[in-house]
Amino acid sequence: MIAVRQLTKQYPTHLAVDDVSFEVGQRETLVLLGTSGSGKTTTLKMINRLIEPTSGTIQINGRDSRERKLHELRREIGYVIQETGLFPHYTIGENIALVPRLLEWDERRIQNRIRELLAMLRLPETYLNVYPNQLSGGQRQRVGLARALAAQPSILLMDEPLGALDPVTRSAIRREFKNLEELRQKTIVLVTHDIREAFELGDRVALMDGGRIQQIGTPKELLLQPVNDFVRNFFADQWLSLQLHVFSLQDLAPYLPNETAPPPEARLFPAQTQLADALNELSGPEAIAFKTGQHFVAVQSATIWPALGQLLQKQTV
Ligand SMILES: Nc1ncnc2c1ncn2[C@@H]1O[C@H](COP(=O)(O)OP(=O)(O)OP(=O)(O)O)[C@@H](O)[C@H]1O
Repeated sequence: MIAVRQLTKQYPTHLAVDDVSFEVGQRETLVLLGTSGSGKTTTLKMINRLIEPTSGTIQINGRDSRERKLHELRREIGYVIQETGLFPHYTIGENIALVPRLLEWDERRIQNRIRELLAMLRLPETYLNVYPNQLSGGQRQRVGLARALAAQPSILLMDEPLGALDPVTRSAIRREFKNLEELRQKTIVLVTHDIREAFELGDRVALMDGGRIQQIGTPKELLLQPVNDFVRNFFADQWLSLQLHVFSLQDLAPYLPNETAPPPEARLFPAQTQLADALNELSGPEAIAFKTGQHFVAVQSATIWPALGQLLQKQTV
């Protein structure tokens, strides 16, 4: 758990972070979203004390971070950055083993953990002895995550973790990360300037501008109840597609016909599936079905839009 109170970073010439407060609970992902220079990275680096705050406090799992020894603090906090920060002259195995070795884990435990992480992140064991430059960007990113997770920190800080990847790989890895049970257990703060990434990965999003948080809330709150023009304008370009990330199939149910059984050719989803995820799973213009209470509800993927239109009218009036 992280609690940030009135955090400020004043450089001689620039106020980088200005009175920022937020909490991130266990099993929660908070995304710091904003344009370049809005103070996201500075905020993140103050959490693991790569940058010392000018004022304000940070509690990590209930204890003031200033009272902790640095090495102890960093053990509790995994850190993933855009270029992965892998050591080029270390093999993949050595890179992943870095923190467990510093912590003097016994070698068997280290090897077991490495194999567990490789399996989890779908990296073949043959990669153990190769060097980072022999892997693709997406594979390096997975290794970067494996290294950050190796010693089982309770907190994970991620700074543009997918920033160096092409859009297709980026969205595939994003989906993969979202489904990893080990990641779901953690307290995560993720920095990005990619709105879709923020909406897909964040339980809550803090939208920053000029070193301040303009609004913090669920993606749905930011999209449908913006507190000011900055927030409204920030999402304006992608407003239509972002709806697919803030509504679930369940939300559409009142606008769709009920059936006693799912239509034979429909794909069946859990009712809480995000619209974007359901549409992503389809290979063509199939029907989507889900169950609410005793009833099945079905919709042709192409006719989702009128129902969504009705739902929106209800939400924004
Ligand atoms: N060491 C420094 N000295 C002076 N100003 C700095 C320093 N580090 C950062 N800044 C300024 O503080 C502001 C916030 O920087 P920060 O890196 O936190 O932004 P960001 O939102 O993460 O941007 P980006 O997405 O481009 O990384 C920027 O205007 C930056 O120029």
